Amino acid sequence: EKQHLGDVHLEEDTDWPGVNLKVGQVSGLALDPKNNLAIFHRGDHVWDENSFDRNFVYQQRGIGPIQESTILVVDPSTSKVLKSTGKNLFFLPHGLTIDRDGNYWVTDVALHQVFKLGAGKETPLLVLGRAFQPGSDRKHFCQPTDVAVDPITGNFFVADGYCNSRIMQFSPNGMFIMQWGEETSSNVPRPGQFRIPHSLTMVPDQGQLCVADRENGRIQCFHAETGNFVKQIKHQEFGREVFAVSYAPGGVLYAVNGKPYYGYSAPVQGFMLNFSNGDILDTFIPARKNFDMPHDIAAADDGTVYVGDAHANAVWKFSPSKAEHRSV
Ligand SMILES: O=C(N[C@@H](O)C(=O)O)c1ccccc1
Repeated sequence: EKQHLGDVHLEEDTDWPGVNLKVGQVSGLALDPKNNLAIFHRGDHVWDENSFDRNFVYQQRGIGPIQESTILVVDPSTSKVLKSTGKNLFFLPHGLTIDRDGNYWVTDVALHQVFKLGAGKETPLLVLGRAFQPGSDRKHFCQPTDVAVDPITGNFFVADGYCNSRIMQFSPNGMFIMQWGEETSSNVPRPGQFRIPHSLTMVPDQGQLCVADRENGRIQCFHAETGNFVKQIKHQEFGREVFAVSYAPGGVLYAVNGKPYYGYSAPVQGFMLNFSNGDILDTFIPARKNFDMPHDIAAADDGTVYVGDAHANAVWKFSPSKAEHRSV
C-alpha cells in the first residue's frame, strides 16, 4: 500500500562512497534536473573567527579566490564526479540552489554577492550585490545565505543574511520587487523577525517559502508572493539552532539543527517533518562519521536526502527504508 507519511524511516546509505569525497567545508547542496547531486564547498578556504572584521568586511581578500573547483556534480548512486566548475570565482561559498532550467544560484558571504550561473557557462548570467561591500539597501547584501527560485513565476528570493534580517524578492532578471523581515528585538521572537535567515526552500504546491530562522531555532513559512507570515514550526528537539530546510513533493519538510549549546540537550540530527501539521515524523543521524555542523540538506523526489557538513567536510546520503513493523 502507499506508504503514508508515518511509515518512513531514513537511514544512511552506507554503500554510498560520497562520504569520502575530498572536499573542503561543505556549505551548499542541491539536486539538478537530472537528480545529480551538486556540492558547493570551500576548498582550502575556511570561515573562522578571523574571516571578517567587526563591520563584516572580509579580511582574507589578499589570498585570492578559491582556485580549485567549488562546485562538484556527482552521480547520486556512485558519487562519481561528473562535472566540476566554479574555479577562481568565490572566496566563501554559502548557498546553492538549482532551478528547474538547470541554472545554478549561489551566494558568497565574503563577496556579499548572489550569482546566477548558466549550466556550462563560466561567466555568470547575473551578479547581484557589490563585491566585498556589505550593506542593507537594495543593491547590497550582508553575508547573503541562500536563494530560492519560484518555479511558477521565476521570481527568486534571497535570504539576507548573517548581518541583515530580511528576505528579498527579485524578478527573474534581477530587478528588486520587495522585501520583508526585521531583526529579532527580544527573546520572544515575533513572526517575521529573524536571527540569521540561513536557508530557504520553496513549497510550490502551497505557494509558500520556508526559512530556517537559524538562531531562533525555528522554521518560518510565508506566502511567497506577499511575504505574509503563514506559520512557524518549532520543537524542543531542534535545540537552539535550525541550519537548513528542504521540501520535496509529497508533504515532508526536511531540516537539520545545530550541535547542542551549553544548557541545551537536543542532539545534532536530521528531521523529517509533516509539513501540514509540523509534527516530527522521524529523526536521523549518520552511521559513518558524525554530524558536526550539518549546514545544508537536499531532498530528492524519491525520498533520498543528502546532508552536507561545513565542519566535518563530508556529504552523507540517506535513503528511506520501510520502518520494520513490530510483530503483534
Ligand atoms: O556560523 C559560522 N559559520 C557557518 O555558518 C558557515 O561556515 O557557513 C561562523 C560563526 C562564527 C565564526 C565563524 C563562523
